Amino acid sequence: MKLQLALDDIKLVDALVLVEKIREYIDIIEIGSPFIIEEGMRSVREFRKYFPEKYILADTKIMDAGDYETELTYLAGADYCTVLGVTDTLTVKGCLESAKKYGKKVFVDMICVKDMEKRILELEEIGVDCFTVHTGVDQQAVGRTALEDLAEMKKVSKKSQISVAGGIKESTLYKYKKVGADIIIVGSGIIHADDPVKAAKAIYKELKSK
Ligand SMILES: O=C([C@H](O)CO)[C@H](O)[C@H](O)COP(=O)(O)O
Repeated sequence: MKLQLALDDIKLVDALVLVEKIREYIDIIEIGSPFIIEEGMRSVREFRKYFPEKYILADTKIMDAGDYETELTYLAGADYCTVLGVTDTLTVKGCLESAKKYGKKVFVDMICVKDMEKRILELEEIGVDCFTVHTGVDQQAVGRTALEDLAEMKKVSKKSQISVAGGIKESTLYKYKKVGADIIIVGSGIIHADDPVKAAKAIYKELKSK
């Protein structure tokens, strides 16, 4: 299992300093949606410059102009970007074409998708092979978790890479590990932990243990 660190509500300089401290515990650096709104693709370029060995995901949550917006992230140095599963299939196809052109990947974020099974099958049919199961911050605030959706994703998809996000922290990690995913995404569970270095190290160790 890989660990993806989601950088959301953190300033660029603070984020660079933090990632340097926990460099050895992170597999994928996610430039989160709020971070992109604040700093733009400059943030992807900066992380690409200072962390050349890491995978970088730009959490763009694309909803339209799939081909063009996806290309912007790859040109900035991202290995992955994200498109929303609720959008038109044409948009997802545009993202896939761009990913193919650049030899990169796009994750389809399934936040707010009502019929998971139907949408997973439709998207796999057009060539999607990376999904994110995601319970958003606003949904977390009313007590939802990503566990049920993750179980459903695992049941339906037999060939895609699966990542999962939604308030995962050191104390709840075991539940997600039990259901299984290729990538565990942790944001506030590390960046807002009392000791982010300790939290990242503990989460990483747990993910890499059998
Ligand atoms: O995608 C995210 C969210 O929609 C804010 O942009 C977060 O990166 C994702 O949920 C992971 O963060 P945590 O929930 O804080 O672990």
